[in-house]
Amino acid sequence: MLPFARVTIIGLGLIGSSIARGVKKAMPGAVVTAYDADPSVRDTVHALGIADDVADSAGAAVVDADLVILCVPVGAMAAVAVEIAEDLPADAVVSDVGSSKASVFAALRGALPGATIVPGHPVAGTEHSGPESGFATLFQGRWCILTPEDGAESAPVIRLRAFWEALGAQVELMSPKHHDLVLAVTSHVPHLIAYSIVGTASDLEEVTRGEVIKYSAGGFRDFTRIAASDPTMWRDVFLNNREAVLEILQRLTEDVTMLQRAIRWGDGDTLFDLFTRTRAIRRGVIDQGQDDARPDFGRAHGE
Ligand SMILES: NC(=O)C1=CN([C@@H]2O[C@H](COP(=O)(O)OP(=O)(O)OC[C@H]3O[C@@H](n4cnc5c(N)ncnc54)[C@H](O)[C@@H]3O)[C@@H](O)[C@H]2O)C=CC1
Ligand SMILES: O=C(O)C(=O)Cc1ccc(O)cc1
Repeated sequence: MLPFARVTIIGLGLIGSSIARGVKKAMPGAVVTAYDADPSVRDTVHALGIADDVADSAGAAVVDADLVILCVPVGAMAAVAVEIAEDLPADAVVSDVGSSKASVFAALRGALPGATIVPGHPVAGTEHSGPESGFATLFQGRWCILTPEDGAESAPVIRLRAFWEALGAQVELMSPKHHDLVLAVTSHVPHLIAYSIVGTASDLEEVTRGEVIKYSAGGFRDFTRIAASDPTMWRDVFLNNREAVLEILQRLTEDVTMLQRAIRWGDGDTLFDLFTRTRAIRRGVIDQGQDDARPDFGRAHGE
């Protein structure tokens, strides 16, 4: 049996269009309705044929839904929730895919006081955006974190778990605050470091932009991929996970200052000890099958 028979997706960019494609593939009996504020995205979704219906307004998109998933930048979640409030069926489950959870839940709860809300975050993505960049297998072997209000495995949580498992994800429950701290360390601050170092390199007057591109090997090349991620999405993530990001940045700044001092004073032991410790962490990541962030990626690749 399908966990949800009528799925409405609002925001058909990388994540929303990947969910639409995944539902068509894994749950072909489910009806997918789409809405995006950008008319050109609506036209593209129609042309791609990844939804059964493309609505002209957020309200019209949700009238028949039993699951509504908001796939817009986290700063736009509140406005969308206000737009659907009047037309949302009483028995529908509302979820989202936002990269931060505490402020998004507060915004959804404020606009939809009586609704069943189960926030979610598929920890899967790329640096690309828009409806053409999505693909059905994006969530396969990836984590999807759900942050239900009381932390309990209630009936709507069980249904949403089944939905994400059908898309190939492995589901875990977490409190919104814990989610935001974990993701600040593992995703948000790393993105900020990438934006920052690529900006620093392009600002250097004695290094031309041509040289930055020409000699981009290894680490810097990886940073340029991450720093190509969507500016609106990431602006919203930092403004909405402010507390946890600032906490991690404070610790990072102290640690970088410690490394700065070690380099200045020729303290090789400090550098060597840290690099030895971090190398062991990377090996632990691979041993646990967590390479590529897929729960079963390592095992599938015989590591
Ligand atoms: N890109 C990634 O790798 C991941 C993103 N996320 C989260 O997923 C959400 C969507 O991200 P992407 O799909 O990457 O973004 P995207 O930029 O590819 O797509 C967002 C879509 O939302 C639409 N939109 C914006 N405001 C709207 C509004 N008020 N009403 C209706 N539509 C609106 C835009 O027109 C656009 O088509 C974000 O909250 C992001 O934090 C979660 C996991 C991974
Ligand atoms: O492309 C990458 O390296 C990512 O880190 C993708 C990503 C971006 C945002 C998320 O909330 C989850 C995953």
